[in-house]
Amino acid sequence: MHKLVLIRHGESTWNLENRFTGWTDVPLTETGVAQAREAGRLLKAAGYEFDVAYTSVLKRAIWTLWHCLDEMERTWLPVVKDWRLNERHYGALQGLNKGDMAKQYGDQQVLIWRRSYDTPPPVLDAADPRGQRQDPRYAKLAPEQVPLTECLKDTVARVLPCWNEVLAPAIKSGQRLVIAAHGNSIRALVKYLDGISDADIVGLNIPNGIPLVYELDDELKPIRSYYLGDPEAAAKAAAAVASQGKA
Ligand SMILES: O=C(O)[C@H](O)COP(=O)(O)O
Repeated sequence: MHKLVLIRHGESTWNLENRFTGWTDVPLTETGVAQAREAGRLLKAAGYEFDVAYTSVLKRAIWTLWHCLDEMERTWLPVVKDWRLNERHYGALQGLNKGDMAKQYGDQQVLIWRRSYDTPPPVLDAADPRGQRQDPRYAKLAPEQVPLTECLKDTVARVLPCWNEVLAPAIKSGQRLVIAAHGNSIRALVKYLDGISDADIVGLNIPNGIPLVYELDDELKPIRSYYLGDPEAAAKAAAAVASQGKA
C-alpha cells in the first residue's frame, strides 16, 4: 500500500481579498503560513515521512510546502517544482473579485467559470500584462503551452502527464510523496484518481492547508482517502471555498 499526501496551499493574499488568482504569483497571508505549519504539525504527529516533495512554480504552494516541511524538520528533503502542478489559469478573470463578478454576472455564471469541467473563463489577451508568456519561469515552454485561460479539462490535460511521467512512477518505485499544489490542480488529480464524473466534479472543493491523504494499492487505485485532523473542520472549510463565488 502506498500513501500519497496532497496539500492545497494555505490562504493567499488574493484568497483573503477573494480575487481570482490562477497563475498570478501571490504570497501567503499570516493565516496561510499558520495553516501550512499546522499541516506540518499534523503530519509529524501522525508519523508521516516523505522521500521527495513536489510543488508548482507558484510561491503560495512553494512556501506552504516549506513551512509544512519546516514543522516536520524535513526542509532538507528534495523538492521538485513542476509548472504542470500550477493552479488552473483563470484567464481574463485573474485579479477580479469573485463576489463582484457574481453580482455582475450572477452566481450561476461564476459557478460555471469556477467549477464546470469544460467551460473556460473568458480568454486573456496575449498582450495583457496579467498574462505569463513573458515570465522567465516559463521560458522553456512554447508560448501556446502558457495558457490564456483554462477549464478544468485543460488543467487535467497537463496534470495527468505530470502524474503519468513523474508522480506515479516515483510512487510505484516506493517513494513517499507529498505534493503541495492548488485547488484546481488537486481537483484535476482527485477527479482522475477517484474517477469522478464531469458532472460531479462541480461539487468538489478543496480547503486550504489541510493534508489530504490517499491510500493507494499497487496499481495506484485509491483504497480510501481522508483529510488529516478534524473532518468537520475540513468539510466546513471546503464549504467556505464553495461560497466564495456568491454575490
Ligand atoms: O485561482 C484562484 O482564484 C484560487 O486559487 C482557486 O479559486 P477557485 O476556488 O475560485 O477555483
